[in-house]
Amino acid sequence: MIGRRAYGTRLAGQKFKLLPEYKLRCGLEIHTQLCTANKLFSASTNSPFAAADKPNYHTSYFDVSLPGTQPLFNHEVLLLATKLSIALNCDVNLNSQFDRKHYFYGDQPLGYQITQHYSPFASNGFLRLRSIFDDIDQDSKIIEIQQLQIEQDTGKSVYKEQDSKSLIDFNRSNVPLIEMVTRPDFTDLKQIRSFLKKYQNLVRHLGVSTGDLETGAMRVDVNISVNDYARVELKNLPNTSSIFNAIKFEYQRHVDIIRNGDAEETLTHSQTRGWNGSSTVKLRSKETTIDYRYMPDPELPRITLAEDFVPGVSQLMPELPDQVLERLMSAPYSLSLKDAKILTINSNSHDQLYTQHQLQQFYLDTFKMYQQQAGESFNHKLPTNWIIHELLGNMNKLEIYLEKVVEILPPEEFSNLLMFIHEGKVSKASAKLLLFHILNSFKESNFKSTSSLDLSSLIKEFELDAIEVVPQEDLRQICQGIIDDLGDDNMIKGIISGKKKNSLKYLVGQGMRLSQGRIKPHLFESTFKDILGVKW
Ligand SMILES: Nc1ncnc2c1ncn2[C@@H]1O[C@H](COP(=O)(O)OP(=O)(O)OP(=O)(O)O)[C@@H](O)[C@H]1O
Ligand SMILES: [Mg+2]
Ligand SMILES: [Mg+2]
Repeated sequence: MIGRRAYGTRLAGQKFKLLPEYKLRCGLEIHTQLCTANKLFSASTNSPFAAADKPNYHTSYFDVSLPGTQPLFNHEVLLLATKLSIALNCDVNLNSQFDRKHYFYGDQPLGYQITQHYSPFASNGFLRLRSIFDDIDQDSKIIEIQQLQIEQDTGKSVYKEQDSKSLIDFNRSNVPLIEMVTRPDFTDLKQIRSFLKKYQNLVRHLGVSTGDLETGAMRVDVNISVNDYARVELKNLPNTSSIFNAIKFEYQRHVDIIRNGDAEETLTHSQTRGWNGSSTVKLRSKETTIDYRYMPDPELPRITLAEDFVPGVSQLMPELPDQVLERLMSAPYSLSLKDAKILTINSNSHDQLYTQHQLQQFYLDTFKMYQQQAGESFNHKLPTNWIIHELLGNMNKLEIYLEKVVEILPPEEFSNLLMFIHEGKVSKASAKLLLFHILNSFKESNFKSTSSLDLSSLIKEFELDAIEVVPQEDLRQICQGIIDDLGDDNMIKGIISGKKKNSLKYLVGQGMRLSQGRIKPHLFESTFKDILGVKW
């Protein structure tokens, strides 16, 4: 019965849904390139992206597997691997070991990859997803981490179809990788999506990797099984949309097979499949599994860590992203989750005008100064609105880097601006004009402002200050003008009779607009009431 309807989920445009009688299980293997200065087993510079550099530029004899060369372990890797292991609550192995995983491919001329098979760097960790921070349906979900192993990346094959040649770029060869393997704990797509985001943000936050999927700095393999049949491993998933489209496709494929009664035949052996953009395709099955003939690498000594190494690195750990979010969402900052994420979640896009770290620091410094200046009466929303919304809006509009903003408006100056608003010395509208003007003219001067910023005189110069005392005659004239221009007798009658009390606000709004917010609304309100003889 359900069968016929559920088959429909395959139709294009229909929303994908997991069916309760077909239970999904998923485990992830994530490869992350570490951003060390040098490569894993050689002194070559670690710069894996040939697009920015010449191919085969960052290579040594060892990276191209010249016979007779030997690996030399780069200890810098230990610090990054340990930081990540601690953040993922893993037990770091004080005595880990490198192994050779044999297979031949053009981009791996050594004939084996150096990895950690028998005795990985760290194991038995977990990452907790929580519904308040991560978009999941459960209150809390623990994803267990099976292990973290250090291994070397391979070279990169480049296929030239026109002359059926394939070229190899060894810039990526021997770049340090961490392979992180989770247990098959994922039971829906939201958990996978938020885990990937959280893991990506974590490696960026720790400065361990750029975490970019587009460049291949982070690569995700997905293992899936349905109703405890054999797992299928999905590889070659270059971006988020292929990851999720491949999972959806593969889930539906399993469901169809089970429904058709073919599962015993088809789903009892594990296999590896790739993604071609619209469907998953078989790469190899259990029967053709490569025998990697793992063996300890005799050229590399064991990694033996001193007892106090891990506790030492723990002391160097920054506050983790969830803790930062929690802190920003409680007093005195009281940010919404959305705003707190703007200050903490690293997007890493290349046209970004600031890093999260810079923005968070600017916010915290400004907040502190404003709080000191305003004392008891400080309003936690002011720094939020004026930094996260107004300032970022202007930076995007004018394409100004935060580094530049800080030159003209350092936290103490920004806090002065907040105080002018706080004390009602300038209206919001005037402050917006002022902020735009300051940034725009700084940009127009090619970021070479000659004199230091003097907010008070700018406010005077542009007549942006709130007008405390307005001659009654002037005020009456403005208000009468607004009533005449309106030409809406019904509204006026409604205001006078009290039937349309809200319309008075409209008139006040017109006054605010005309005076660009410099005249206080209560002055308009009393004058309108006076002119119209309002009794209520
Ligand atoms: N029944 C299952 N359903 C879904 N995923 C599973 C299941 N059993 C294991 N997995 C997942 O399969 C992955 C196994 O990865 P692991 O690196 O240990 O081995 P591998 O894939 O055989 O090796 P390689 O690194 O050579 O690809 C893990 O992410 C694990 O969670
Ligand atoms: Mg695998
Ligand atoms: Mg693996």
